[in-house]
Amino acid sequence: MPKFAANLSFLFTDHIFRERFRLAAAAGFQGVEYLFPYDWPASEVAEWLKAADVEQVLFNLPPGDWANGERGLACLPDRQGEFAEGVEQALNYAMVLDCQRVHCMAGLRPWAVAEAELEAVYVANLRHAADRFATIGATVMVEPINSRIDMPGYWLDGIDKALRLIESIDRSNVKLQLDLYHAQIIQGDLARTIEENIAQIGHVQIADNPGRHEPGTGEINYPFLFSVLDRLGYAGWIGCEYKPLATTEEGLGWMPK
Ligand SMILES: O=C(O)C(=O)[C@H](O)CO
Ligand SMILES: [Mg+2]
Repeated sequence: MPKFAANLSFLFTDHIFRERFRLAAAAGFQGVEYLFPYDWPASEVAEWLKAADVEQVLFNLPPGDWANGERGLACLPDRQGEFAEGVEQALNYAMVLDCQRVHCMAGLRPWAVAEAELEAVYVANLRHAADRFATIGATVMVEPINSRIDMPGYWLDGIDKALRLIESIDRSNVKLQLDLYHAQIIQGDLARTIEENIAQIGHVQIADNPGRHEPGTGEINYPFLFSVLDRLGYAGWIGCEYKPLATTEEGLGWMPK
């Protein structure tokens, strides 16, 4: 049975951030992930993890100006200095939090820039991030996000595109973050997508579609997909990145015991 991590940017959001670690542990999660830790000193977050006895599974590199709509920097030609600074900041947090995975968001497509240039910048940035995170044995995740419903304009919005870029980046610590909710919207065919790419998958995230709520509230057959992951020997984490329909605790009935 896969290991489930609570995404604290989505779950337990009726409580302040630091409380969510304890609530996740009480609900049976052994790992947590979330978007960004940078509003809090790394040492404080480390204390919350320790007090709750949960593992830090994943967080994201700094995404640029999130409040003003930015969604990552990795493909943006005029932001490479800021990207590299973000890598150092995230590396420090990863060390203190003992975290082995970070997600690097690609950014929104700047329409005036040619695709070949965006790809070249993205590949160079990901190689840099991969080499820096290799120094602590951590993996950099590449996640295709649907640009139709949730993140209009997101540049990295195809599974095949992500796989092709991972091949070009050519670093063993760059892996696919397969968010099955986005994958369902992007292309469907989820079991085959998992099976064909299992060697590249470093992290999985889940939510049902439509609505991005708990597994079991929509069209995705999660019990079947969990059995596919088990059969293929997936030993990584599954991040619960969904919006609970009511409270998080009330919506945990889908989770296999
Ligand atoms: O949106 C998602 O699915 C993510 O996993 C990103 O980390 C951030 O938006
Ligand atoms: Mg995701």
